Amino acid sequence: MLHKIINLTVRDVRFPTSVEQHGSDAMHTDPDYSAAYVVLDTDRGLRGFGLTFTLGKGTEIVVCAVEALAALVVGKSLQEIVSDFRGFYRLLTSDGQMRWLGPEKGVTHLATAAVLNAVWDLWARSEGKPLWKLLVDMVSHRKFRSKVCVQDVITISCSVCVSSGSRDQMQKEGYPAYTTSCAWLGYPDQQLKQLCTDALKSGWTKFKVKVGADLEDDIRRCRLIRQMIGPNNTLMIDANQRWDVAEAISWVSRLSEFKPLWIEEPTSPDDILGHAAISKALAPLGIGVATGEQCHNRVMFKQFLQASALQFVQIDSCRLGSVNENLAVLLMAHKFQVPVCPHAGGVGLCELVQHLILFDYICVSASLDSRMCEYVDHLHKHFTSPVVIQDAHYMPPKDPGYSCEMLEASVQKHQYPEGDVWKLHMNK
Ligand SMILES: C[C@H](O)[C@@H](O)[C@@H](O)[C@H](O)C(=O)O
Ligand SMILES: [Mg+2]
Repeated sequence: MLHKIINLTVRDVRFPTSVEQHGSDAMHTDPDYSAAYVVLDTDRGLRGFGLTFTLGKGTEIVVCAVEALAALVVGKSLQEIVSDFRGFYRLLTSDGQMRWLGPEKGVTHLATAAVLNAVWDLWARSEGKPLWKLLVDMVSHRKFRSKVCVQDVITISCSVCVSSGSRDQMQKEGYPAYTTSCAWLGYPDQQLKQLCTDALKSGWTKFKVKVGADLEDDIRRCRLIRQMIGPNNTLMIDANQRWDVAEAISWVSRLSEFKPLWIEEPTSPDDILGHAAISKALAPLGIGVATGEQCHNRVMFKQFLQASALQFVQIDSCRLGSVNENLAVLLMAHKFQVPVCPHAGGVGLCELVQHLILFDYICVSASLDSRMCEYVDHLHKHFTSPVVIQDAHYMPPKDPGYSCEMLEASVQKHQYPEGDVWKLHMNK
């Protein structure tokens, strides 16, 4: 445990996913999946790897923010950090000069996530366990309260951490997943059909379709997918914040014939009461509201839950302040009995969030009812411990850590702007 952190490096790693429209939606029409990629070196040679997900040019700003936080981490030992993790979380989020940029939102919060993800990775590696198991063991050994929880959560954690889902079941069957990879907005119908055919063959039963730019296109695409997947498989739709409240209600009502389970991010992610109004209007149609990938922090989630403004909580491993803040949201969702269906549409997000949802099942919710974790099939080959999907389920990771170490060769190739991939791209 006495691993002293002696260095932090952060690199701007970008993948040109926009070229083939992977990841495209109604608001992000040219997304290059990217990461501010953090490595922590310790005096005893152990390293921690972390990242936060961003898109293209935005990465350079996040990288600057991580550099600004580095001095708060370098020089500390892992022991010092985890024995007062709450204090360390506050140190990062409450710096007297930097908190003005947030607090706990936007670029500084994404940077906090990147740094803390690397600390959690380091901790799990130092214990020789995958992160989900580190968390599960902590709860079973009751170390949880003193070490991890954010103050506001301590009280509820004591009362809700009584559930227990079967670890064995997860090891055998895995955690149910849905796929977004068949129907990004920029894919032509032919591609959509082909991908959907392939996905059905591989055992996928839950599909998310991007909507929101053009109603006639949405009707055609949803009809196509619904016809292909049949009435019994699950369809979700995602508008990535494209509409105002009234427009969201009328647009989704027009798509209701395709029986989507949820409409995701129908409007501004900050409009809690707007989401509540949409939830209320769509409930009679049997359509829920899902959101979270751009929900700033646990305080916003608290209000979404209090206002009955969402029916599916989409935690994000890189938007919130790492495991610390995500645990708070898992516990609150459990208290309000709202299912958690994590967001994972980005580079590295599947690798990270699988750990959190396994913990949620084993220690918090103990339920798979209306629950599933997003999966996108891009870029996993760049990770040293990529996700394992079997029969549309996430199989629990076995390697020690938080699964977000990238292959050094991939990092070098994709580093912006000097990596070979970008040199080639710019010369085109
Ligand atoms: C730009 C990204 O691909 C988003 O479209 C993606 O995160 C999406 O909202 C999702 O739910 O996966
Ligand atoms: Mg989404």
